[in-house]
Amino acid sequence: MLEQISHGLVVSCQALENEPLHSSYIMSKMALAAKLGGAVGIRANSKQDIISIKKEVNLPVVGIVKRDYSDSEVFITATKKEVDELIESGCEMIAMDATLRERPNETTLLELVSYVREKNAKVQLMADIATVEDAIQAEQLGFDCVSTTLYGYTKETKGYKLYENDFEFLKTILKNVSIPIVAEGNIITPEMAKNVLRIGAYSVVVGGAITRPQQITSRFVEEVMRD
Ligand SMILES: CC(=O)N[C@H](C=O)[C@@H](O)[C@H](O)[C@H](O)COP(=O)(O)O
Repeated sequence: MLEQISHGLVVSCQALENEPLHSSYIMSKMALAAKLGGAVGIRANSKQDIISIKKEVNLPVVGIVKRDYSDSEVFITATKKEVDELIESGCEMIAMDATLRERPNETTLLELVSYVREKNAKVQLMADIATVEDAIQAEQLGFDCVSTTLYGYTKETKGYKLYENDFEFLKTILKNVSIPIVAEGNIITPEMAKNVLRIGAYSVVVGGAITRPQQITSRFVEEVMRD
């Protein structure tokens, strides 16, 4: 999958239960629209959505399963249960929370990485990270690539945006890690997407700015209502 997404746009097609477009059928059509627009890959949440998407488009898929656990803040592909679902889905790459935070059921990140490798050596692994330390650890653990997905979404980084200070965080990660770095999170314009590639990101993932109409609408409304 990595080769296929090199220097291209991956579109994240996700709508959780509390979102208006929550439906595997709608996500499959979002993926088709993304493909027609020129996307080179899809990021998707849940076995069901991935299976529907794979019936509709032949693009490679980065799969995740978002699930909340009471004993941990980790919610993106947190345990072996989610890995099993993703392997069954047929996705080409599995993304998982690769922060230094404790996982549910005392599962460790190393355990999960080994588990994926044992179960299916062909599936590639993306590390969703929030800090430079996370990225360095991910490289040491043998992940195939790192994505900046969780920057701004952990206690330590809450509210930070990837584009701040001319993508300073992305530049720092690039200096510290040699596996491919995918830029993801709060990339909301085509210019930003181009910029991260120029800076050195291997590819770029855009979600809400393409596939979450409620987010797109509120951005318009905010501007329209501004004095
Ligand atoms: C933090 C978290 O849960 N991120 C999720 C990870 O899959 C998705 O909700 C995001 O849409 C995705 O990362 C793409 O980012 P953006 O939608 O900002 O382009």
